[in-house]
Amino acid sequence: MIDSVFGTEEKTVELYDAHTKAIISSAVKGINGTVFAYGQTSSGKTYTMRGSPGEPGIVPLSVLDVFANIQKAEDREFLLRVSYMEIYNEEINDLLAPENRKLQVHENIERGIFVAGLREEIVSCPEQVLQLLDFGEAHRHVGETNMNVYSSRSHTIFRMVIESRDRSQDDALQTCDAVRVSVLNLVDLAGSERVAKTGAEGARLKEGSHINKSLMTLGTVINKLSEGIESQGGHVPYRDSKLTRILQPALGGNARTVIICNVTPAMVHVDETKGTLQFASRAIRVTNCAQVNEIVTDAALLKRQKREIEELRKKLQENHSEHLEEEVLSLRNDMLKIELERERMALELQNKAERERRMKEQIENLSTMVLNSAVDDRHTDKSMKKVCKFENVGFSQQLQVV
Ligand SMILES: Nc1ncnc2c1ncn2[C@@H]1O[C@H](COP(=O)(O)OP(=O)(O)OP(=O)(O)O)[C@@H](O)[C@H]1O
Repeated sequence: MIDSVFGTEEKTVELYDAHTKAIISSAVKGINGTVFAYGQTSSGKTYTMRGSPGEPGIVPLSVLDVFANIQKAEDREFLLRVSYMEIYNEEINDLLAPENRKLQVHENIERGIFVAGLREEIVSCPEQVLQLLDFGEAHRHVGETNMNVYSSRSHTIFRMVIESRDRSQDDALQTCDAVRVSVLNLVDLAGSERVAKTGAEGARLKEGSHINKSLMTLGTVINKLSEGIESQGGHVPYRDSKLTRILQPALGGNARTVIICNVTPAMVHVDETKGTLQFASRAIRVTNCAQVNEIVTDAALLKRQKREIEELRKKLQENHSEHLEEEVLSLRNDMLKIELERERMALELQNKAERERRMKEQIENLSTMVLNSAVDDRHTDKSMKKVCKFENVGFSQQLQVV
């Protein structure tokens, strides 16, 4: 059973009103949300998500609605930041900072699953977000195939992190100063494709095989979740692809998720349409447990930046600055950049320390082996010594027998 079916005559805004609007308003209230478009190549996923100049898609409609919802919530103060990444040939690239390539996925208690080093921009109006989207879009991998002149060759995840706190909370009571933090993912997947139809060769073929592989993992994850494997303590292979790893909280965790399945009505694609509908019918059986995320620790950026921002606001007010909000926003972004850079360097140091630890361990192992071998050598012929020492590195078990 599928929730709704939209035909070729219906506009994206109708789909948005029926199935995305509620996700956006709950994201502003602190509940994680994810919307993604799934389907074969050229079935209209990018059109649905991004839209055209005459017909806005899910992403711009969501951005406008996020700000409209924020304006309505007068009793709360908000901090909004966005990032935009693509997964291309199983590598994560930053679409807002194209020089940031091959980023790694990490996990910790404070941040959950996150992409280290991904640029985040604090934003204050829809126009700014739409500009960032256009900038990112220009750096996305697209290519021509027989099926689509502008075929997406990567999966993209546009992410908004929405933090908010009650304005009436007393500064003196900072200990119970809870901040709501939610993540909204708007995902445009690359389409599954058959080489015979796309005519892919060379680079296109390699891209196609990565696309199909990650979509297959997504299908497997959805299958396992729909069979309740995770709730029974079984293994769900989120780590088999970057896409499922990043979307793990949205697929099997604390999020409200909408999957838009695009199909083409053409008879020639009936097999692909059947595959997409099968995916949809399994996905609909997955139940998530979404709840408001309230944080009282310093994990919320809004809280970490609060004191500095208040001080700056006061100073600017004293100086009668004309561009108070602009200056505050610019400072917030500078502070965020410094934080992200600090996080990147900390991870680099951590990786370096881990590499050094492993090397040290290896050296220690080798020296004990050499020592063992030297001890054993006392019982062997002199001419065998060199061979024993050499073989000991890889086959310590065998050498003990010798
Ligand atoms: N509802 C629609 N109305 C008008 N044109 C559409 C509609 N849906 C899709 N198209 C057009 O069909 C073509 C293919 O659509 P789109 O690029 O969105 O497909 P896709 O599923 O994202 O493909 P791929 O997986 O290859 O990236 C585009 O030229 C797009 O403008």
